[in-house]
Amino acid sequence: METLRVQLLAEKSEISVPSQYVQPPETRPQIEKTNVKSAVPVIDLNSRTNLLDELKKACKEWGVFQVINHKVPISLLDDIMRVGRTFFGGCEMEEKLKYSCDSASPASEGYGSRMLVASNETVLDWRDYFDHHTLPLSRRNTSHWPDSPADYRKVVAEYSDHMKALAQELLGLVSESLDLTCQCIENVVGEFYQNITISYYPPCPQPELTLGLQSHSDFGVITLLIQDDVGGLEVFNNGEWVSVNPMSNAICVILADQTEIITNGEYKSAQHRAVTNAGRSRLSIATFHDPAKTRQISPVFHPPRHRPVIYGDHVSSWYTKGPEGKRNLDALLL
Ligand SMILES: O=C(O)CCC(=O)C(=O)O
Ligand SMILES: [Fe+2]
Repeated sequence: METLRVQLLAEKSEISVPSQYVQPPETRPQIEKTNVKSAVPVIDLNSRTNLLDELKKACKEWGVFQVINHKVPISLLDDIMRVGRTFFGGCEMEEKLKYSCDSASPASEGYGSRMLVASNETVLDWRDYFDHHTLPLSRRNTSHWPDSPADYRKVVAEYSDHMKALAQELLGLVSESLDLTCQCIENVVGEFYQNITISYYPPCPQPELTLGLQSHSDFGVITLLIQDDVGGLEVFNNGEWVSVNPMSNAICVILADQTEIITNGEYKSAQHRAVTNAGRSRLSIATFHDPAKTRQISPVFHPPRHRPVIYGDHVSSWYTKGPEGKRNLDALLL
């Protein structure tokens, strides 16, 4: 079944969204909400004073934080936003469809709109995306990526290297903040499987009824996300949805399910979603770092709170049952 691109729907300038995109009342966003008391932590990676304490607090209380003074060149953040925006905003649909992903297989590389395995019950996300398989290099085939603008493939490859290095640095700090050796979490994870997903959220005529991306936690180890200045990413914290405010040049770090398992629940994966808006399209770029599908992941502390899981089994249940918040992870609790 060919999936309809959300961008085409949005361009039809209708005043209501098709029923498959309408969320049930309990998951609809509260658009007009203001005055949220809490704010997602910002961590300065240059801070040599109480970096580990701040990181520990952010990981325990939020599972999400923004980092500043990372070593990723700002020009590279600008470049990848530029090439992504050119693909979604400046390229004919016919050209984009040449890169269509295989909608029958989950997480296949390319241009897509439907994240979950097709089922009549799932409400669709108001989002189109492009997924790149970037690491290990044996999975990388840059001819699957757009070739326009001319530097698209080079920029994505360079961005992949920098994200890997930052993910390693952060997992080292996360390990140390729990009095583990710097390499501890990385040793459990093994070789990084990295995917880069550029998400494009067209303006939506009824943002109060839809979600750009439904509530979920990421199933891998650690996600690094950048977003433009539109805003729309929210995390669930202490019973309320809190916006992750766009901060230029910052990188948003999202702890994912395998980190929760490895740390034995000391650190939680962050439940998050993206809301839409009627005025402006939004672009975000998420870089996921995962174990190999065959890897067994288990807690490093005793007594374990989660049963060990073969990573690929966790991913399959996420895609077939749907994330619905964190139910697939909760199913592993002992
Ligand atoms: O677009 C965003 O801000 C969120 C993207 C996201 O959560 C994901 O791709 O897993
Ligand atoms: Fe996510």
